[in-house]
Amino acid sequence: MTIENPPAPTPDPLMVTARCLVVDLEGTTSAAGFILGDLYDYARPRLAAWIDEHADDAAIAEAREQVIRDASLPADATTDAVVAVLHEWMEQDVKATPLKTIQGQIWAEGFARDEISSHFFDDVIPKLRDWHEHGVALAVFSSGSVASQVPWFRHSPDGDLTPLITDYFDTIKAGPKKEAASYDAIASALGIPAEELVFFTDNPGEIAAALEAGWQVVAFSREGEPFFEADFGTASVVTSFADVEVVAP
Ligand SMILES: CSCCC(=O)C(=O)COP(=O)(O)O
Ligand SMILES: [Mg+2]
Repeated sequence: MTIENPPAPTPDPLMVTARCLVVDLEGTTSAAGFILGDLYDYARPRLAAWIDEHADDAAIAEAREQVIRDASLPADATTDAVVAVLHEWMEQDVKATPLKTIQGQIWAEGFARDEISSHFFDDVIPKLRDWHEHGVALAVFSSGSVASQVPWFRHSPDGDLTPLITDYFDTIKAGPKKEAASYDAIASALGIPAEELVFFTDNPGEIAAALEAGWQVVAFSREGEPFFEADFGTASVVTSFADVEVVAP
């Protein structure tokens, strides 16, 4: 007699009702190793020339000044000294806004030249397309600057995803990711009450801030990512976009 094992039951997905899904990138939609590897390797050798050649760009000038202030460098610090600080922050994956501004411009040019492209976990793009098709608005809140978020979505391995995205937020437009006020600012910009928004992220500090602002939150615990099996507090935890169903109210 042959005894066959019954197929393993498919776990029920986590159900979320929301008018808009806002996604974090690194560790949630995309691998930290790709960003800290391919993207950082692209930016690292280009920082000094970019800062010098774009000294008249207000965003770059302000970023340079902010590095000097944050790192307590002398006011007349050389570009090399500024770049040394940026390299240190990159080594430690410090999500400093001036670093993100400069990196973001370099990456935007790299995307435009087809010298870099983006990465998404296999479970992400099909679900984003499905939810968008079913009336859920999609937005982004990342430490990566908006200047880099847009080409990140435009140059995906599955083509241009920008038609799916309603709005993009970074730490300049919304504020720090670990402060509730930033989520209030995003809700107000989107014109959607907090309880009708859901944030997908892997970072416990961001989870706490979004919950404090009254948002729904789904925590991502992806194997191999920096916050795998971290303490996500009271948030529902999943390992993949395939474990969640987002429906518009
Ligand atoms: C737009 S690609 C670069 C993303 C980036 O620089 C980054 O630091 C992502 O951090 P996140 O806030 O999305 O975890
Ligand atoms: Mg993240």
